[in-house]
Amino acid sequence: MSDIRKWFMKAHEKGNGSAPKSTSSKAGPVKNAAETAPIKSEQASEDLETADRRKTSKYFGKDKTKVKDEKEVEAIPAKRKLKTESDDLVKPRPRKVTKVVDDDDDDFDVPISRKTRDTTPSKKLKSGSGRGIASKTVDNDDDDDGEDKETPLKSAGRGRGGRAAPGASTGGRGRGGGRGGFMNFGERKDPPHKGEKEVPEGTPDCLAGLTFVISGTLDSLEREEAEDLIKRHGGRITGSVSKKTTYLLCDEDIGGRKSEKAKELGTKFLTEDGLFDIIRSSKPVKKSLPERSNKGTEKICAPPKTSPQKEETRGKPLAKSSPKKVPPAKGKNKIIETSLPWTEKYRPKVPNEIVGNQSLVTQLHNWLSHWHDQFGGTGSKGKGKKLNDAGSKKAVLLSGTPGIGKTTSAKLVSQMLGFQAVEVNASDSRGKANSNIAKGIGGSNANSVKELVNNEAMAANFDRSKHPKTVLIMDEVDGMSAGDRGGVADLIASIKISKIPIICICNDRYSQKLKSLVNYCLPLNYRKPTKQQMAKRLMHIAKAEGLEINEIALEELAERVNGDIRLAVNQLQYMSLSMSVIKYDDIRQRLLSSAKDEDISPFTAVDKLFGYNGGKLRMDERIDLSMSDPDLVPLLIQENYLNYRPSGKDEAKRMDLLARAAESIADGDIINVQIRRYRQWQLSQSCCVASSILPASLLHGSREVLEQGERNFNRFGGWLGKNSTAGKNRRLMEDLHVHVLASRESSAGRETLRVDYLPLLLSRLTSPLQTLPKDEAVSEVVDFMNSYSISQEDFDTILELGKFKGRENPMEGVPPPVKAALTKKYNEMNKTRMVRVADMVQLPGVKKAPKKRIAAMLEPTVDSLRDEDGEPLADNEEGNGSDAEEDSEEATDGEKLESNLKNLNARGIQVELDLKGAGSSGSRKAAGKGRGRGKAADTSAEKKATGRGSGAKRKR
Ligand SMILES: Nc1ncnc2c1ncn2[C@@H]1O[C@H](COP(=O)(O)OP(=O)(O)OP(=O)(O)O)[C@@H](O)[C@H]1O
Repeated sequence: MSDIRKWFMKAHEKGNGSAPKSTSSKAGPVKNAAETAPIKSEQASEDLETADRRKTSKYFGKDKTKVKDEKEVEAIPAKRKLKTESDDLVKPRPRKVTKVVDDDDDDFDVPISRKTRDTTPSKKLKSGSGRGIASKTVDNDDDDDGEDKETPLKSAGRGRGGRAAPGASTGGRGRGGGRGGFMNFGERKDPPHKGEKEVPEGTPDCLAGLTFVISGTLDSLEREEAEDLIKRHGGRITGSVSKKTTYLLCDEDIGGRKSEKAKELGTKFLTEDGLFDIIRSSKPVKKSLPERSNKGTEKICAPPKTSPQKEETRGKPLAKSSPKKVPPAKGKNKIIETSLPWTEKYRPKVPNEIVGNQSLVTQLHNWLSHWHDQFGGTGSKGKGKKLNDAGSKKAVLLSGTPGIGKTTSAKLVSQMLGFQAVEVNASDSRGKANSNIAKGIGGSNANSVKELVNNEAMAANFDRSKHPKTVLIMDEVDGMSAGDRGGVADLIASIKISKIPIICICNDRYSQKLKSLVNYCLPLNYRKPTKQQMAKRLMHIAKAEGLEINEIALEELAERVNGDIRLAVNQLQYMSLSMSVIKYDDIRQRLLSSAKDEDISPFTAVDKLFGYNGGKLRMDERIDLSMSDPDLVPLLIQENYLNYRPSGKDEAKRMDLLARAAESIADGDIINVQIRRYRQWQLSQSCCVASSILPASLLHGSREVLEQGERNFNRFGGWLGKNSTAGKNRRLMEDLHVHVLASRESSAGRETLRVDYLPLLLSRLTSPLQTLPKDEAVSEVVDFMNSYSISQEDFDTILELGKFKGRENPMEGVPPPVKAALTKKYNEMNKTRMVRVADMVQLPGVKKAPKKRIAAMLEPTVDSLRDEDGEPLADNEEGNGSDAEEDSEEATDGEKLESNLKNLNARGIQVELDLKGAGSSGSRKAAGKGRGRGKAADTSAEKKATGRGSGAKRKR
């Protein structure tokens, strides 16, 4: 094992990994050893921390033995800096000989380098999620890193592809370390002499034409720093060694795949010092290149370079402009063009100028050129049928990410083929057409579209020599939403009848909204162009504008805009306003700061807050993170804080911190209630401090699993699910309560019912089924259900609410035939059951019976309501079979109830009181009368309430 590797092993033992030290034979380490000797005594606690962390990480598990051996090794506690800035590279970084600071202390610390701050995005720190503005995605070495086991977290985020950008002082877990991300993430060592060497500055293009592959850990530069340095000097970085590779940059031969391949191909090895020498040997450019601050103005005042033809192109429909190539405007003739956005100015004029997706452009061209042959003037062939033959689709669907030339190619192809393009986009209302459209009523845009596609004048048999053919371009069809109701369906209908070709454009062809549309279209899926392709186009624009910029810088731009050519061109134009020479660093700077406002997911926010470097975040960054989703972040924090083990804290201290965190979360809850209930939104920040920031700052560190088999990722807030279950259970309980009250067997409150009655009800409902013979059991249970007005749903509710972890399901051993018999018997008695009084009562003007009130109404006010004589009650729930006497008695009360109910709106809750006062218990019959059938009976209601009466199946 090389000295450097040994050094790394030891450095890692130091704990948080932020303090590399060396005992290597190199000059630096010797000095370090002397300097750091006093720190030795602090090794123990740091080791403890390391051990803790190792325990929780499967990736560190193997090195346990080495840990012990190397404990005595001292380390330079160079506090891990946030990622490098370009400026930092030029200055030698003073080595810090400070001990790793206790996490409590570094909470809320202002980072040492304020420069970093400027470029550290607070949101969506390029964590390699693959979205938004891309972070550095240079393919890092993976193979070699397999051996680098020591360095703790290096970059953040769970995203695949791309490491965290420099400046991202993040501590998330997950995959973020380039191609081999997941496994290697966070495992690369810190450079042994990090920041100890002066980083040279050479001529901007001194490495032009050289291709580098970086392997392993360099001596003083982080991987990102080295990449930046090379790119800044015009060199190219690739991820794997090939014949084109000029140098394999490495300071140690750890025998990975890259070095093997390099040896095989005879690629030269270059050390970091060697690289520095090459850069130094180029003559540094002393003179500072002129800034373009005034030039921008100059440029605007500059003489025009637009050709008259160009101007025409801008003002008139594309179909009329000549498809022939217009040479890029140069020099003096451009008054008008200078005021044009470059995206318009350099909009491709011929298909060859479209970057990437050439085959799709050809396909589009073919489709459009054959459209009239295929569908003639009638638009009848195919008629939108789902034909397999691509050519027989009447419409085409161009899909792809924004700014990659979909609209451009649609317009260009139409223009080339002499079509007049009519463009309708999201800013136009594209809802369903007026049904009167058949009569040619125009007006709304949708109608115009219908008219357009339907117009006989567009037909092919029309003399087209005198009239241009038309193509309809429907842009952003996936953006058809609330305002465009029925838009997609109408678009499909239009396609079916269309006599002109339709080009639909969308970003996401898999959008749910477009599910049916894709069946009627020829799908052409645009891909992002490669960075080299983009750089070439951008170079063309830069040259035409007299900008000085090298290809590597443009590739960086292309990479960071994530394939969006429009964004790249806009960025270029923006930068050109202030500078005439654009360097690699300018692009980095520009795009890092513009990436600040990207969205961040609550998971990423919580990862960052809880991460190792969570303590180093500035307060505003923490607020940004926790306010990124003020509802979900606190929930995630609450759900996961128990899983975190703060660095270097023993169990007692950890418990103490957990208690403080729990208290803080509870405080956050109280504040949250104030906010929601009394709309005290000014408390939002206090809430986010109490519920997110404080707990996270107390406990940030490594995450560990609490239960076996649990995944070591932050869980989603369980509160949401539990709250919803609690709500559902409350509703079910309320139903049960109402029914039990209706039975008059109990007048217990809901709480009592839940706590005291529920276990008994459960036992009465299930144990006979387990113990008694089938018929006996079934009739006993059904009788019991009837006496308490328990419905089948209530039965389920009782079972559900009686469930507890570890308790057996009481229906477990009940044979299916018994269950079937129970259902059958219950249903048989359904017709004669009086149960659902509460559900039956439909109060006028109220959609659903207010059960609470009805429950109150049903509470027995008179004890003598029971039907003592056991006289059989009317079988028929409609009361058809009731005797006349009863009916006549009921009539009075029924009329009263009816009038009461009629006046409900006016009197509201009064009704309930009246009903109660009248002694009406709201039987089914009474309710029926109440609804205007002219029959209601207190007596019958009362009788039925004994549980032997009729009832109706519950209506839900
Ligand atoms: N492939 C490309 N080649 C050359 N220039 C391009 C390309 N794609 C985009 N551009 C530039 O970006 C501008 C906008 O492109 P365009 O409107 O075609 O993008 P789009 O893919 O349709 O985006 P959106 O989905 O947002 O409509 C063009 O005017 C052009 O200057």
